[in-house]
Amino acid sequence: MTASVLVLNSGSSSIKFGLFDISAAEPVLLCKGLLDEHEDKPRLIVRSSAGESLFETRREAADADSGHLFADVLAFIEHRFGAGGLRAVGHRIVHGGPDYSGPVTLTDDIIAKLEALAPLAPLHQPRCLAPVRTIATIRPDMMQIACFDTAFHHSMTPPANRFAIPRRYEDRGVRRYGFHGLSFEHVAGRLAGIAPQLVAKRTVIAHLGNGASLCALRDGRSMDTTMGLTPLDGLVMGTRCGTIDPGVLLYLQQHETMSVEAVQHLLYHESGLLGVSGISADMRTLLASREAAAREAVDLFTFRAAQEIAVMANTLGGLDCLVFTGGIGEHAKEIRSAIGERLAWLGVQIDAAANDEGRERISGDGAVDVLVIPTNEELTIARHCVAVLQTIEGSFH
Ligand SMILES: Nc1ncnc2c1ncn2[C@@H]1O[C@H](COP(=O)(O)OP(=O)(O)O)[C@@H](O)[C@H]1O
Ligand SMILES: CC(=O)OP(=O)(O)O
Ligand SMILES: [Mg+2]
Repeated sequence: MTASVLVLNSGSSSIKFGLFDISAAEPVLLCKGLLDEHEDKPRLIVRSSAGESLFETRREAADADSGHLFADVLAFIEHRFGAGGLRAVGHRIVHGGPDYSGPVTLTDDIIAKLEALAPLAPLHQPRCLAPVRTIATIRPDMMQIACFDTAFHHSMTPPANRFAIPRRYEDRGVRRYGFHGLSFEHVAGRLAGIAPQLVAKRTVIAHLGNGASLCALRDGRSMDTTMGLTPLDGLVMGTRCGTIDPGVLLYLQQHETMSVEAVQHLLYHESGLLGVSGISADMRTLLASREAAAREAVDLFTFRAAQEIAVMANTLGGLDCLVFTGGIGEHAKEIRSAIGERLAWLGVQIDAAANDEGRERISGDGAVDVLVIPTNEELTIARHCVAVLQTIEGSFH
C-alpha cells in the first residue's frame, strides 16, 4: 500500500488526472488518465506512466456528470493499488482570488469562498470544484488540497497588476490576478535546471494551449502576465477573445441588445480561434485546413502572441529567453516559427531544423535563447501536496 496522492487538473478543454507515489522525496507517476467529454458518452481512460492502457469505462449520457467518473477513478485506484494508501487529493483550482498565494487544505468554508469566484472564471471554476464536492460526499475523510493558477502571480506588483479604473474597485479586488501559474511554476523550475544561467535573465514563457497566456519571468518570479481579473484577457484562445476594446462590450449590449449572459457566452465560448475561423477551436484542425478563414484565425493568433510577447519584454526591459509550452507551444512547430519570425526585430531567431525535430533548444543565431519545455501541472500539484502533508503530518518519508 504505497503512500500516494491523486491529482486532478480540470482545464477548459480536458480533465486530466495523475496518481503519484509520494513515498520518496520526489513524487513518481504511477498512472495517469483523461476524462474525455467530447463524445456523446463520456469516457474515462487510465494509462500507466509508460502509456499502456490499464482501464477504460464509458458512462451513459444520462448520468454524464463527471462526479460519477471520479467515483470510478477512486474505485480503480483502490482496486489496483490497495485501499488506504491515498493520502490526499490535490486539485488545480483556477481562481484563488486575493487570499491564496500558495496551496490550502480545503474546508467547507473555503470551498464556498472559491465557489463565489465562479463568475470570474465561468469556464473553469465550476469544473474545478465539482470533483471537490463529489469527493467530499463519497470520501468525507479524504484530505483535499487546492493549488491555484493565480498563486504564482502574487509576486506581481503595481503597475503591472493594476487597471486604470477608480481605486475603490481595486480595494474590492478588481485587479490583474493572472492564471496558468502551476504551468509557469513548473516551466520556471525546469528552466532553472536546464539553463541555470538564464534564471536572472529576462524570460517570457508562452503557455499556448486551449487557454493561452504569457508570463514575464525574472529570478523565477512572475513580474507580469497577459491574463487579468479573469482568464478572458490577453492572447487569442480556442474560444476566448483575449484583449478586446471594452467599448465592444458596451456596443453589444446597447446596439445589439444582448444580455450580460449572452455577451459572456460570446466572449468565452464563441470567440477566439473558433469565432474567427468559423471552423474549429482546435489548432490541429486549423493548421490542416485549406480554408482562408482558418489561415486568418491562425494569423491573428500568432500576430497577437508576438504583440503580447513584446509587451512582456517591455515589463522586463528586454528579452533574453523565450520558452514555449502548452499543447500548441509544445507541438505546433508552425506556430512557434511564425511567432519567431514576427519577433526577429527583438533578436528572436528560430533554427528551422531544431524546430522541425522538436528539440528542447530551438534558437539559431539570434540574441534570444528559445526553448520548448513541456509543462506538467499535475507534478507541480503533487509536489505542493507533499509539502502540505509534511507541514501537517511532519516528515513521512
Ligand atoms: N500536434 C499538435 N499540433 C498543433 N496543435 C496541437 C497539437 N497537439 C495539441 N495541439 C493543440 O493544443 C491545444 C490544446 O492544448 P492543451 O494545453 O492540451 O489544452 P488545455 O488548455 O485544455 O490543457 C489544442 O488547440 C490542440 O489543437
Ligand atoms: C486558465 C486557463 O485558461 O486554463 P486552460 O488553459 O486549462 O483553459
Ligand atoms: Mg491547460
